[in-house]
Amino acid sequence: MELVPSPLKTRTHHSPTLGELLKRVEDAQNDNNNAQPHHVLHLSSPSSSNTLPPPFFLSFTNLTYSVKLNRKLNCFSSNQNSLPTDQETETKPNGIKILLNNISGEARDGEIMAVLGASGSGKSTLIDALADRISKDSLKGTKTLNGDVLESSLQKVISAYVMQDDLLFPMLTVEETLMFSAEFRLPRSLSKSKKKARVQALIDQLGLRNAASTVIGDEGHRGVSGGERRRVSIGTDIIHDPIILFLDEPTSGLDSTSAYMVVKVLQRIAQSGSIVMMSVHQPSYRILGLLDRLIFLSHGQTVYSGSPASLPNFFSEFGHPIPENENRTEFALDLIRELEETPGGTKGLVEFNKTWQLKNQPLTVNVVNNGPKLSLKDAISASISRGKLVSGTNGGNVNGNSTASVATFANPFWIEMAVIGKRSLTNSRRMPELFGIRLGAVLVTGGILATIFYHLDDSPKGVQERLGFFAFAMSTTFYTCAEAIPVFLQERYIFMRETAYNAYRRSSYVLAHSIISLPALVFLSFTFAVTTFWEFLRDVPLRYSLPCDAWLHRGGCDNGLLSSLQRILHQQRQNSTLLDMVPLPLTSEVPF
Ligand SMILES: Nc1ncnc2c1ncn2[C@@H]1O[C@H](COP(=O)(O)OP(=O)(O)OP(=O)(O)O)[C@@H](O)[C@H]1O
Repeated sequence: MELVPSPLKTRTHHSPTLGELLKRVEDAQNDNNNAQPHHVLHLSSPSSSNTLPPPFFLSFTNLTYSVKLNRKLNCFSSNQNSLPTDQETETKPNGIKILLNNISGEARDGEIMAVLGASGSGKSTLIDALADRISKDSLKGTKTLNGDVLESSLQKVISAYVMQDDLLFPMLTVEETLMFSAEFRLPRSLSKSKKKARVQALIDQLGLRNAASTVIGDEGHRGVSGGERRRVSIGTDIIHDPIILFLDEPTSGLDSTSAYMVVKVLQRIAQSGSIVMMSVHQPSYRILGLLDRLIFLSHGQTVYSGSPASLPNFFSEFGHPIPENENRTEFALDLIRELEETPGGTKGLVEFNKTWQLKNQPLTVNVVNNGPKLSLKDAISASISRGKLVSGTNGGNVNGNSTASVATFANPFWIEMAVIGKRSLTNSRRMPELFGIRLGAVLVTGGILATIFYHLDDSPKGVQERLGFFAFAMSTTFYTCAEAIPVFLQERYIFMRETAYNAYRRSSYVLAHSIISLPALVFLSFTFAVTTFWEFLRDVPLRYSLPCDAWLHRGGCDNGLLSSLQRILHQQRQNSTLLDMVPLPLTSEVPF
């Protein structure tokens, strides 16, 4: 059975949809399932494969992103009559601030592209724009993969985004963390043993074998080192082996050795057939040796785009040769910063880069021509057949178009909730002190509430007080979880654009917060709600005695109940404050 579809063969027939290709590959994998171990086992050793990875070529042209500044917010911070300073020249008089200005570039699989620049130059914004984390309405320009426009839905499936901060559960081990990620992101159809195999392969790929059984840790618990933690974080996002990987400053906060190891891991991921794009502050000399393409930004504009090897040539042609034995990137960043402080800013360098790019254009054209020979669909299907994109093969409408036919999420909602719920419980179980503190806080709150609402009677006032308690308890529950609500809302917003996992990973913190306090308060609230409702029901005949009387006279209840209700009605009318609150029918309407 032919596992990898021949591109030549595919081209001579009608052009299949991506769904058909994925289905074909899935069928081939199913047929071969018994004959050979699942492809995920081979991911850690791409070199062992005889076939070369299918080439991917990501190109972005004239990416421009601007935001409208809120003048009301700025009225205290700046003098509106003052002219913009050199650092603010990207802000137009109409309040539009250009964060990315006509950025173009290209990246291909097997390579790492790094975005460099001073703080505030737009590195994270560019990574976000490429990772489809920016509103399409405000982002101009095109992004193509192997010549096809990269649709959001397809990008969600074939890419991953690693955030700058590590959101990991402190009391889970490295292996458990990756296993939960596998259960969340890999399809249900993949057996547990294959998920475990994928996790083991990933642990080797990330160089985490020695730390596999160590807990992640936090301020109160010793755990893995900072570099290992960052690698675990990357691992949770690449469990499905994406084709494109975006990382926002993966080396920030790490010492040079740990940073080097992280980038080394990224190089290994790239060599397994992925495009890796990351932002980085000041890479060391050794890290520079691992990078293949660089983009230097200054105030949202490209000041250099090319390989690290071309840097000396570029700057010597610009008239600022890089001294020998000097770190090239450090020199370039220092020079850019110096230029930014001059009256003309980096305009000269931006213009020089444009002419330099045109001069070197033939080189780029050659790269494109000698590069990908496969169409996007062929390249993706061949990539999947080699073990990439583990979750991308799950389901899909084979008759649909290329983007609609790819399953967006690996698992249904309830499985995702079950996985993150189990993970939160495992983590909480291992932190009894935290559990105790939260439970204690709930009990103390309950105790205080109990003293306020102790001994409620059955009068209408009592009913009202119960309702008051209900409102109070619900708002207490709300404020207990309010701390995590901004993150939750933000993630719900991003959820539309980024992979589901990141969203859930954050929102699972809400769950973790709520999981202890919610049940207790909800139980309390529910109990009081039921009793209050019961009291309310008991008062209904008194409040609405007219329809009740009619109902009683129609024979809606037996005589025993009728007479007892009538007695209650009568007594209430004699001495109850209800008379003040609810207009009741005249006494003559009561049949005694
Ligand atoms: N919504 C926004 N409105 C106005 N300005 C913004 C907005 N978002 C980002 N910026 C500005 O855009 C610029 C680029 O931000 P970005 O986060 O991309 O910088 P960066 O190069 O990644 O910086 P750092 O290395 O410090 O993370 C900054 O000056 C920032 O203040």
